[in-house]
Amino acid sequence: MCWRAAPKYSRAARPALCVAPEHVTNGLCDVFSKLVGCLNLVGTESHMENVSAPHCRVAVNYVEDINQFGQKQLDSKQPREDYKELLELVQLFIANRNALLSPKLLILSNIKTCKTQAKSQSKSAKTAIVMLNMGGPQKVDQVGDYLHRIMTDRDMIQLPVQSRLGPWIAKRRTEEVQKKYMEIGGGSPIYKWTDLQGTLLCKALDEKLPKSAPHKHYIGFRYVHPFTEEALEEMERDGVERAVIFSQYPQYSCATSGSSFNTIADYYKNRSIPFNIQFSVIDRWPTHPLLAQVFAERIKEKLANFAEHIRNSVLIMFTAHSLPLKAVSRGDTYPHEVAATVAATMTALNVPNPHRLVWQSKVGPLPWLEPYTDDAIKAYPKKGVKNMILVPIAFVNEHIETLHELDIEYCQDVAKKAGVQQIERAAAPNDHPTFIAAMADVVAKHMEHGPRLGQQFLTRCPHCTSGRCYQSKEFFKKLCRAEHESVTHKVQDASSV
Ligand SMILES: C=CC1=C(C)c2cc3[nH]c(cc4nc(cc5[nH]c(cc1n2)c(C)c5CCC(=O)O)C(CCC(=O)O)=C4C)c(C)c3C=C
Ligand SMILES: [Fe+2]
Repeated sequence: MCWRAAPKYSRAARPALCVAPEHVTNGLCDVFSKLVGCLNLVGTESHMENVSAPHCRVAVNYVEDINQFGQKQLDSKQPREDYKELLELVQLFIANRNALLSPKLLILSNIKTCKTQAKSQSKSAKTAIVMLNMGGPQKVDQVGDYLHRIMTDRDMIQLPVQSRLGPWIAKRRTEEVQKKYMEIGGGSPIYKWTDLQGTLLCKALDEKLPKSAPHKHYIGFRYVHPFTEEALEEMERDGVERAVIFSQYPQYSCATSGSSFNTIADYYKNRSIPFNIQFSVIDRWPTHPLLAQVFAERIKEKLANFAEHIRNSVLIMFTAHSLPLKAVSRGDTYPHEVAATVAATMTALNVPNPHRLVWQSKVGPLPWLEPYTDDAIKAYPKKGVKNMILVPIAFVNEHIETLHELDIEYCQDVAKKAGVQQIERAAAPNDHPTFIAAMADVVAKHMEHGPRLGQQFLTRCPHCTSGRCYQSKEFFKKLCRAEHESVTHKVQDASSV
């Protein structure tokens, strides 16, 4: 199809179009490529003129055909990305004729994306805030692909014969993980929270920094849609002047943040770097005072649930996703950055309570960072400590490990069996106003004072042997035009990954 030749729509994985009615395939491809060509007119004065242009009127005439084709795709249970895109485009160009599209198809075609796209076009974003995170499956049928992507990511995990073993483990794990997502409502809430945080963040930035407004957030997930590559594509299409790449992991790990940054480096391997955009990077922010403040406020909300006479002795148990000991020995900074967030939170909290940092969510048989959260919950009642609060400290929104592992497995099952008297779980930062203020302050200070790229980011782990990591850091120096001395420690042998 000729619309696959248009720049945005040239994803390699797109399957061939096979069941479209003749006139749809022949006529609409032309309309489609014209619509793509006119995308940046949406929201401008010429948009209305454009809407009455012949090719847009043709699109209106084809609405019924699009409906029929989309319906067939729906019935065959293989909704097609290119048709969703086409529907979005037609909606954008003939917004007042939305009613012509069937309601079912409108939902499929992701009206929300369409609306934000139209809105963003009309406010012509000047500054992009690219929010990097791992993401989570929004529906249970995405779990298999999600696990496959995690288990084949060599930044996340290094397995022998990974290209075979990774998919095998992912497949074996899928049913069990799907069950867990079903128990928390059918999917991960990471997208919902990230999108809300992004909207509120940009609103705050528009007020704080009118010179760089309008700010627009772009969500770049590592393992599910919207992918990091899609965020970059969209941002470039919007013609932004500045892009702040903002890791949503406050603490840096080569497995999480590092993997997202390497994905950006990979994306630009076969593309020219858009040097008309001024790029900069926020790779970590573990001790920001407002981040510590929001964790402290989340803890106070739960401390209030304990009887006054025991409140000061409740154990505050900070819990973070564990890391393989191999990664710790390589020099990954995540464990000490998590500990730094814990210390800053305890200072902000200013209470006499005892606290500990424990680790959860180990995957596979190899040794990971301990003590494990469930073991600690079991051990403390035997030592006379029977009241505790679990505080997820290494992720900024609710996810499967708070909603399932902590709330269902640990607070209900493990704690009950272990003889815990009262256990509470502090909420994640989510949309807490202090958290939005924290994000806005992190970004605003970064935009005003830099650095565009930190020395900490450029410095590799003492025992890193990943050629991929070396190349990625060299790329970011170029992308951010950061003229630091090379501190990325060349690998002797780039093949020794
Ligand atoms: C924020 C810290 C995290 C680190 C460090 C981390 C490392 C890490 N994770 C895996 C494997 C899996 N992680 C999975 C889910 C998952 N991981 C994190 C965070 C970190 N992971 C979060 C927030 C989530 C949940 C996302 C959600 O959907 O809500 C999964 C999938 C779930 C499962 O199978 O249990 C896997 C697999 C490895 C190997 C690793 C190594 C450094
Ligand atoms: Fe994980």
